[in-house]
Amino acid sequence: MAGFELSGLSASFGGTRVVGPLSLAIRPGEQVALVGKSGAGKSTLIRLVHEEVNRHTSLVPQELGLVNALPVFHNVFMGQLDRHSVWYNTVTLIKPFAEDKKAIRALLTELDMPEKLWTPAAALSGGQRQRVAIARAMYRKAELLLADEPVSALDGPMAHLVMRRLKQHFPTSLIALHDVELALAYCTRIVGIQDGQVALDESSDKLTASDIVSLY
Ligand SMILES: Nc1ncnc2c1ncn2[C@@H]1O[C@H](COP(=O)(O)OP(=O)(O)OP(=O)(O)O)[C@@H](O)[C@H]1O
Repeated sequence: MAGFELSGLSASFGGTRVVGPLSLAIRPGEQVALVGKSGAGKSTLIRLVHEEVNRHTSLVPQELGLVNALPVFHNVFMGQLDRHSVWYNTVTLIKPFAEDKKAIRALLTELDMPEKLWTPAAALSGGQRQRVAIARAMYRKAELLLADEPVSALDGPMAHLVMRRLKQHFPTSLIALHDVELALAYCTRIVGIQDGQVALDESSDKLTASDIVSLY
C-alpha cells in the first residue's frame, strides 16, 4: 500500500489540542509537501501518520536517530534490520556481507558521500548526518516516504540533489518542508498546516510561492 486515507487524526499535549481532528488522504504516486510555520503541527502530523501506516513507510524523522558509535554503513543497514534474522544482523555487526556493502555504497554514491561508508556517525557534519538518515530510508525501500524537514541542514545544490533522489526512490511521499520553493519544485501537491488544521490543499501547479506565504 503506497497511499493512505486517514481520518480523525488528532494530538494533544497537556490537554491542549495541537493537531486536528483532521483527515488526510494521499493517493499512490502523489508527492505531498507539508508546509506551515514553526509549531503549526507538521511534525506531529507526520508522527500520527507514521503510527497509522508504520509497516509500509520509510521514515526520515527530524531527530535523525543515528547511532553515533556505529559507522555510516551500519546506520544505513538499520533501514532493513526487521527484514533479516537475528543471526544475519549479528554477523553484519562484525563482518558485513558483500552484497549489503555494495548496495549501501551505491546509495551513498547517489548522495555524494561514498567515502564516508566506514566513518562513525559521530564524526559527520550535520548535513552528512541528514544524508545518512535519508540513505537509511532509501535502503528500507518502502513505497511511502514520510520525511520531516529532510534537507534542512543541506546547502542549495545538495538540497536539490537530495530532493531529486527522494523523488526517484519513492513513488509516494509526505514531506514537511520549510523551503517553499523546494516544495513547489519537487512535490505535486501542497498541504498547508495552520494551528493544527489543514488551511490549504492544492496541486503545486496551481500555486505560486506567494499563495503559500499567507500561511506564515
Ligand atoms: N512533546 C511535546 N510536548 C508538548 N508540546 C509539544 C510536544 N511536541 C510538540 N508540541 C507542541 O505541538 C505544537 C506542534 O508542534 P510540531 O513539532 O508538530 O510543529 P511543526 O509544525 O513541526 O514545527 P517545526 O516547523 O518547528 O518543526 C507546537 O505548539 C509544539 O509546542
